[in-house]
Amino acid sequence: MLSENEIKILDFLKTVKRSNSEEIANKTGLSISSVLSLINLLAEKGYVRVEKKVEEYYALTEEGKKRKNEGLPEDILINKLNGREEEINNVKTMLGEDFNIAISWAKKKGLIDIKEGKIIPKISSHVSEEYYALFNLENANKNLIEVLERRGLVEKREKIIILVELLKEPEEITPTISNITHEILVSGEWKKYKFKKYNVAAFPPFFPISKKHYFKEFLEKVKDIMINLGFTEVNTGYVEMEFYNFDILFQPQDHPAREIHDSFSIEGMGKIDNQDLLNNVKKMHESSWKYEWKQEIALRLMLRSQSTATTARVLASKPNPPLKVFTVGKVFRPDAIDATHLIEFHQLDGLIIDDNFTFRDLLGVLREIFYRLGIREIKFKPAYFPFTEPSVEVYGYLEKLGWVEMCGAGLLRPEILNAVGIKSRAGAWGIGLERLAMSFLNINDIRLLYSNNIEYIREMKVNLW
Ligand SMILES: N[C@@H](Cc1ccccc1)C(=O)O
Repeated sequence: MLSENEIKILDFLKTVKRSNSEEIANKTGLSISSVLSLINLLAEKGYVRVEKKVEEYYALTEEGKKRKNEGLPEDILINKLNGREEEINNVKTMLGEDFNIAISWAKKKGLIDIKEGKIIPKISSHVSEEYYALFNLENANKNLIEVLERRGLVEKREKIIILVELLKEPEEITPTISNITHEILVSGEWKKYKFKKYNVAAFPPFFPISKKHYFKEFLEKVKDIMINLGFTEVNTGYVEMEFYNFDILFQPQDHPAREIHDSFSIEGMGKIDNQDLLNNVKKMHESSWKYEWKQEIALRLMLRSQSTATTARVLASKPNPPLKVFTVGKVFRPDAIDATHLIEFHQLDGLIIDDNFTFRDLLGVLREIFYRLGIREIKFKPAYFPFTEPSVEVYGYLEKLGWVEMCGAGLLRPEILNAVGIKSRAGAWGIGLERLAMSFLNINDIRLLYSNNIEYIREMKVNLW
């Protein structure tokens, strides 16, 4: 059986009997590489004979290409002189590095005389034969080509030609096609063809479609939940002053409680203009913790270790209650990285400020947030955080892992609310998001959330809620 393209080639060969691969490609519109493979198939089937031949031809050198663009030096000389004689030195500056070639060829060709330091042109314009030859090497005569070769404007090259000779014509054949076009349908030509069978078991080509990273998508779903609950999103930077990460949150400067978790410090100091706020926080620390509070320590920079720092900034901004805000962002803590620990991870921190807000309200909000996150069973356990009183930890039930600690929460201490001048009550909480994501995405190594294995990332889907 012959394919449509094999028949195309045979049809062309019927008219010429002999041809070569290049010509066949030109005439049939097939690429040279498919012609080469098709003529070999045809040779195997006995339709053609294929012969390799090496052919010599001439091609322009770099110098040749330049002269083709700019003209030959002797012609330039004549055309520049334009019939006037000129001092040799002036001609030198006119022609630069081409001076010697121009003079020697112009003399050889009898285009100039040289007398008493002057160049005297015999004609006022000139175009050499060799120049025309540069445009048509294939048809140029042998002598010209020899001159061009001597002048280094062309060089001999070899190319391999595949000669093809038709041995026998195909009998009556029905070509096969794989698709129907409007034209062959309308003209009725389709009747002449056989149809290639579809291979319905073949896999289609793989098309990677761009999509969001699955963990990013998870974080966005979490934000959607908070927004649906009526919270407003707030964000602050990763580089933070200890003041917002610790001091305002009632964590003493000289107390191990400050090291409730480790943190990364950063060179340099921040700046706080609100002197009242600084004074109030100083008072809060000195009257409650009984030590000398130092502003230099509070202004030191660090990578925030909890997104409660964002909550602290909201508190310090003289907010207007009632207020419901949340933030989702990265925090940083030195740690040994393993399957359940990273040194940077995400937290969701929330804050509600309202006149009559109670601890029970807080528990209700948390229950609702976790319910929407897909955690239907939760437990509260008394806990300690420096900035809340009372404080709780929230445990959520996960099928595979059982009860898992997911959140810290509590009512903000009156010391803090006094320092920032808030008269209402306030509830706050912080939820670690990576572990939650792991349970949803069925991942047992936290590092996979940050994998750069593209195959793996493509496969992962967020299929929650
Ligand atoms: N920031 C605390 C969590 C927390 C936030 C807000 C209130 C109480 C606790 C942590 O990282 O563990």
